[in-house]
Amino acid sequence: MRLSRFFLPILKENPKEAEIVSHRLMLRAGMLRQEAAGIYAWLPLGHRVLKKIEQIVREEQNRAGAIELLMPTLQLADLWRESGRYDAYGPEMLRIADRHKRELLYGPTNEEMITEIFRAYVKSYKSLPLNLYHIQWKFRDEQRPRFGVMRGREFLMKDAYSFDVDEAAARKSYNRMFVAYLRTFARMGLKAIPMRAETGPIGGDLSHEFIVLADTGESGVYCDRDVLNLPVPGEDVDYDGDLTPIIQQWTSVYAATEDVHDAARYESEVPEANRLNTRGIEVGQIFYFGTKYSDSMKANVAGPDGADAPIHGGSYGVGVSRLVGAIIEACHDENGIKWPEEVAPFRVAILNLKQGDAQTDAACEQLYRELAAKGVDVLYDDTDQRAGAKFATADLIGIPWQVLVGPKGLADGKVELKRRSDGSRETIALAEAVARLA
Ligand SMILES: Nc1ncnc2c1ncn2[C@@H]1O[C@H](COS(=O)(=O)NC(=O)[C@@H](N)CS)[C@@H](O)[C@H]1O
Repeated sequence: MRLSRFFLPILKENPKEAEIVSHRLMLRAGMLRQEAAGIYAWLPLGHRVLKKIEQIVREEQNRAGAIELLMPTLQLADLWRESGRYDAYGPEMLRIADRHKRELLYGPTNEEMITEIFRAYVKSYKSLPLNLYHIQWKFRDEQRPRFGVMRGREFLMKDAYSFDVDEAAARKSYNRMFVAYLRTFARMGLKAIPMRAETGPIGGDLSHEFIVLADTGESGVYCDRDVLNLPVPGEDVDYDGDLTPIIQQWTSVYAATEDVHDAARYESEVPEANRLNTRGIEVGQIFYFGTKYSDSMKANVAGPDGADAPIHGGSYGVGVSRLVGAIIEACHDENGIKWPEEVAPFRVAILNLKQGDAQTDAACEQLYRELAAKGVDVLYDDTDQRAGAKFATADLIGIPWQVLVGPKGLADGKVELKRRSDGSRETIALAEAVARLA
């Protein structure tokens, strides 16, 4: 992409309404624009990151055997009356009447709808286990939307739903999602710690939140530092095998959110030097809720003995749009964002330090063409800004690799390669640059 033809409305000043760094940087880097409280337009740069995060989530759900579909954002109120959650859900639910005065709602989650779809088609335990997921916008009329995408009212969520014949099988589905979440967040360059959590309006008695440590997080957390160094399962993990050793390993080290924190256990189990009491951002939460929805909505299957019985369910959410903010909270410095390569909007930024100089322009064009031809996501700053402004823009928007092309270097056939994550610089031959970055 040529920056002169892109749409990147960088802000010079820090917007006053932004209270945390990720919100500030998303606005300044031209990634996001608020259209109403808690409701955002994803501008091109932010949209590219959102889609990369979404794709990692999708790949790891698929690897774990979940099957993607897409449910609507609008749902019938009567569906929620069946489960008894229509009234219970409270003011967070956005209720809508259509032209025929029919009562609808903008879905905050989809347990009822996925259960309705399931019960319409699945009648036998032989069709189980089944895990269906989608990546869809949700609406929760939060009392106080704040911190930008961290706590929005309209937000993007991956929500998966598992169906099993009994609790033992349902726990295996739960474990598959637990492992998929460990892999998902690690691939984004995050350390997300699974912590026992309250189940809240979703229900059930088993839940883990996946928390990214960050001072601005809304959740208070207590954990043993050792949990930060546990190994993340590889892409060859056997999802059909016994995952309990992995679950054991990750749940035997103390880690709990403040609402389920057990101070006595913490003090007795965690050596003083290992105690970490900080704040974190909840980027995902998984629940086992048994027959909570299948009972009320009569989602039964014929078991091995032929008798009909309600399925055992679980639901598994990832805050896809929240992750954009969470990654910035974890990966930034005083100059701006430092995107992990896997989610960066572009992998390489070519900075032409003397726009209009024939030799420099030619070298940049050649580099741009060759990198693009190799499928590298490259942003070529071909604007007529001064070099200093180009450095500032590339640092602000957080592109992992910067190639600085100027007449002095070119005189020796060289360009400078700068790594955004640690600021390290290296002078390399122009001819070598493509090989290094492709
Ligand atoms: N207001 C919000 N803004 C941005 N992300 C949110 C918001 N509320 C929740 N999330 C994200 O969505 C994830 C899942 O939400 S949840 O309520 O925990 N779980 C569910 O809704 C279940 N139905 C999982 S399928 C959370 O872990 C969080 O990362």
